[in-house]
Amino acid sequence: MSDLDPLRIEAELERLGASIGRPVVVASVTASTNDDARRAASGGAPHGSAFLADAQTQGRGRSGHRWHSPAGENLYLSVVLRPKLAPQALPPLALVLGVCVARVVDEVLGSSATSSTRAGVKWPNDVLVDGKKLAGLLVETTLRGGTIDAVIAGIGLNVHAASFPEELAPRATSLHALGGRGLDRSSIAARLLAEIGHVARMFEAHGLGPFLAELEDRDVLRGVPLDVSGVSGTAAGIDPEGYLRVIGSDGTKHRIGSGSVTTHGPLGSPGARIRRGPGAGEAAG
Ligand SMILES: O=C(O)CCCC[C@@H]1SC[C@@H]2NC(=O)N[C@@H]21
Repeated sequence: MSDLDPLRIEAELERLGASIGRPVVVASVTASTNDDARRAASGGAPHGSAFLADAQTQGRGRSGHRWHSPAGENLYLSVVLRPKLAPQALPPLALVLGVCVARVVDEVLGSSATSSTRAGVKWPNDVLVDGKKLAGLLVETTLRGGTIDAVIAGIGLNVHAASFPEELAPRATSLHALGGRGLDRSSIAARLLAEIGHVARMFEAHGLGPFLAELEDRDVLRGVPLDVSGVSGTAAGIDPEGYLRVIGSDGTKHRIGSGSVTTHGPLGSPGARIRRGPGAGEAAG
C-alpha cells in the first residue's frame, strides 16, 4: 500500500487547520506536477490547489535539469498560489519556501536549532542537510497583463530513497538516509502544505522581513568561496530583497539576483551562529 494517499492528506490537513491544500490531486505517475498545476491554474484552479505524484517521467529542476523522480520514494508536490503581489516582489518567495521546507524537515527529523541534522537553505532554492541536497524548489510564474496570475511552487523532497544514481550519490540525501524513521509521505505533504499556507500569507503581507533572521541562521553559503553569475568571491549573506551578497576576490561588493552557484569549499552549518553565541557571525556580513 502506498504511503501517498489523498484521503489521508486531506484528513491531516483538516487536523492541522491548513489554509491551503484543497483540492489535493494525487497521480500515480505524471510528467511533472508543475505542469499539472500550471494547466489547472490556467483553467482557474484556486489558490492552494495541490498536485502530487508517486512518480514523474519528466520531473525538472532549475536551468532545465532533470529531477530524479522514481516511484514510491520521494515527494513531488506542486501548489498553485495566487498572491496579490507585483511580479517584482516575487523572487524571494523561493527562499521563503526553502525556510518552510527546512522547518518541516527539522520537525520530521526531530532536529533542534543546534543539531547536526538541522536543515540549511542554500541560495537560491535548495534545502540541504549535512552538506547534501535533500530538497529543491522550482517556482514558476504565469502573468496576465503584467500582473501575477498564478505562482506554481514545486517541491521535490527526497523521503525514502536509500540510494541515488551514481552522478547524484555524492551530493544527494534523503530523510531515510538521515535517520528518519516511520516516514510517511502523506503526513509530510500535509505538514508542508500547512506551512506553505502560513508562510505564503506572511510573505504576501510583510515580504522577506519576517524570515531574514531565520534565513541568516540557515544560510549554508555564508563565508563560502564561490562563483555565481560571472562573479568569483565569498558569500556574505542574503540581503533584505533576497539578493545574495558576494564580496568579490578584489574586495568589490556584489548583489546577485539569480544564478547557479558553484562552491569552492565546504558549506557552512546551519545553527552555527546560535552555537557560537549571540552576536557571533555579524562581522561576516
Ligand atoms: O533543485 C531544483 O532545481 C528544483 C527541483 C524541483 C523538483 C520538483 S518535484 C515537483 C515539481 N515538479 C517538477 O517537475 N519539478 C518540481
